[in-house]
Amino acid sequence: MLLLAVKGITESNRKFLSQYDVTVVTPDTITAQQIPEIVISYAWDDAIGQKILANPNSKLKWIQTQSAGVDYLPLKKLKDFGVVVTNASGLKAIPIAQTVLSYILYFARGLNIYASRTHWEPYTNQYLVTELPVLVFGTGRIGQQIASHIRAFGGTVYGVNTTGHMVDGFDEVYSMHDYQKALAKSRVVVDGLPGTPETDDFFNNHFFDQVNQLFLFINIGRGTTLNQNDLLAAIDDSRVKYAALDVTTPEPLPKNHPLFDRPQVLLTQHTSWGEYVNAGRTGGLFRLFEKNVPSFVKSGTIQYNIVNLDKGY
Ligand SMILES: NC(=O)c1ccc[n+]([C@@H]2O[C@H](COP(=O)([O-])OP(=O)(O)OC[C@H]3O[C@@H](n4cnc5c(N)ncnc54)[C@H](O)[C@@H]3O)[C@@H](O)[C@H]2O)c1
Ligand SMILES: O=C(O)[C@H](O)COP(=O)(O)O
Repeated sequence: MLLLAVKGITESNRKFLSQYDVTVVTPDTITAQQIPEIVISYAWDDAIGQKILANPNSKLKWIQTQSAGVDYLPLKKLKDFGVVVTNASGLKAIPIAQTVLSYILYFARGLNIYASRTHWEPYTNQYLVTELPVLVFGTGRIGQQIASHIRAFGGTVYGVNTTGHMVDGFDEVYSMHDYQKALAKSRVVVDGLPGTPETDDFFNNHFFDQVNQLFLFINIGRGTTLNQNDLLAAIDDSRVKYAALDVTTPEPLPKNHPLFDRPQVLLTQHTSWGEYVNAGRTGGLFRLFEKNVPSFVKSGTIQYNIVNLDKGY
């Protein structure tokens, strides 16, 4: 069986795959004859992917994405083709949660003020994490890690998901229809939502009109979920004090974008996932992928990290 390795595969990964009679081709070595023979795509290359999906004899059965978000894939087409997609959800949840905690501490402890100070002027308008209840939209792998990091500092953390079902590690969980109850008692909002038609533009003027001096708005989910102009307006009239955005629209942001001009905004340029040992976006991905290989090769079944192609996450 043929696997297209869009992202790096090591010699030991190849050895592992060869035990299961899986042969690896890469985008630079793949031939036209091999395109319909690809059964597994390890990460996604849009140009080759479109050729695979345009071929009526395609054997493609499984895509392992390099990312947790799958918003860039042709989900409907993949569903029609009967392709299973597994994502990288969970892979970078700990580094992202540490970044979120860093954003909170950076602003809460007043480090943002000192970062640009060039004279001696002590700043004491500081907060403890326990004084800033956090509301996390998205109670999945990332949301849960964020909750555990906030709890480790003794803080309070509320969650929001589609139905309001309780998730371990949160103090309370609300649905998208009654999140206002939690918003009223929160000082920090974390957007950890996937990019789907339902979440598109969710954090807009209607949302920011419901907050009064929100201490910090964080987006580590997807840029599409936030109306950036509405956030800028909310910062300018003090409905929101600070913002930390890892994801934006577009990426990269153009040089003169107004988000770069606001001292209240910290932009981390889609790097919240970084870590040293498993460096790079796909660092550690194979370990997640390989868990599904034996059952897939044996019986075509996949157990872990399956994406719901209708829901988009
Ligand atoms: N900044 C980054 O580098 C980075 C890295 C990884 C993931 N992400 C983004 O974060 C998202 C979440 O990742 P995860 O691993 O926690 O995913 P996950 O699938 O484990 O969790 C998704 C959560 O979102 C909730 N959700 C989905 N649609 C919703 C809706 N319409 N209303 C309310 N809640 C909804 C689900 O209930 C679930 O709790 C990814 O889809 C991706 O877009 C960003
Ligand atoms: O969803 C993710 O895992 C990260 O946002 C990285 O996604 P990308 O590799 O598609 O940018």
